Amino acid sequence: MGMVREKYSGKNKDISQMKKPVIDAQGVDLTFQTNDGPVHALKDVNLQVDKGDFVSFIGPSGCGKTTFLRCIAALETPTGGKLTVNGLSPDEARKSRAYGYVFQAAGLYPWRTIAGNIRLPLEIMDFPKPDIPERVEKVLDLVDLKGFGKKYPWQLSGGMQQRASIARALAFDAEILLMDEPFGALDEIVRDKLNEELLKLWAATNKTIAFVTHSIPEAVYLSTKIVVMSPRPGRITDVIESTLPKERPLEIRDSEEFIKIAHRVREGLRAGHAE
Ligand SMILES: Nc1ncnc2c1ncn2[C@@H]1O[C@H](COP(=O)(O)OP(=O)(O)OP(=O)(O)O)[C@@H](O)[C@H]1O
Repeated sequence: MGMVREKYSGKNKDISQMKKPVIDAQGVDLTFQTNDGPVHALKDVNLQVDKGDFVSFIGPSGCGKTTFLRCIAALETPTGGKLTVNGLSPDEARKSRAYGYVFQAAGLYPWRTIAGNIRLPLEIMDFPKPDIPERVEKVLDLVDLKGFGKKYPWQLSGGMQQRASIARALAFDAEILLMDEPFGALDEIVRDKLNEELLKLWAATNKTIAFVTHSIPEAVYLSTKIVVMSPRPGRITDVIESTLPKERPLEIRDSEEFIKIAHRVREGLRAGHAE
């Protein structure tokens, strides 16, 4: 089976798609006004992400990956176009707890235990107190940290801390997980393991995941959809629908199909660079 090339530029929309996209960007533009003049961080971004998709954003520094994720999370407001999350405005989606956010640094509070860190968003959101311990246990189990709830962040390795930060984002059972280079600071072996675990977690929870990365193998291994971006102005230059099966052992990275997709991502990045 060959890869499906999707039209992503202009105003094309797949009208055969009956279900509503979880993330729907139409002509999204964002220009920052800075002291050095305007910075066009996002230009005419058109993208539909369906429920259960694992979408990765890849591209060189400054191509707008983080900015786009921040728009979804209502941390930035586009200056043009239309963006909806679960059919709502990003701000409404935030209020309806549509997503959890995982950052590059685990960002755990050192004075709180792992369970205490995971509990924090639940406490802030005023979750019923009696339900909290069970939820904390459930997400600790999901990220394979059962029994570590009473430890402090500094007692855990970098990879374990990042898993704890994923657990925290999962605690309120949001349908969407936004992940901004969560494994960027980890060594390759740990990263491989966490990639494998993340796929299992994704399969078990049926979440929609939007994931920022600089790594081609990571993007190809994880994603159902790979969005290649280019800077100045920040824009989408290719959207690749992965043809890899949902079940992905690490060895799939040696398969012909994997290498073919990785090649297309690399070509997309190179083309964006040359412009
Ligand atoms: N708050 C801001 N004010 C002004 N300019 C900004 C702001 N946030 C981002 N930018 C600019 O917008 C562009 C896109 O930045 P962004 O952080 O989204 O890129 P990125 O692809 O995530 O990069 P990296 O891979 O380095 O994280 C860059 O030129 C950046 O300098």
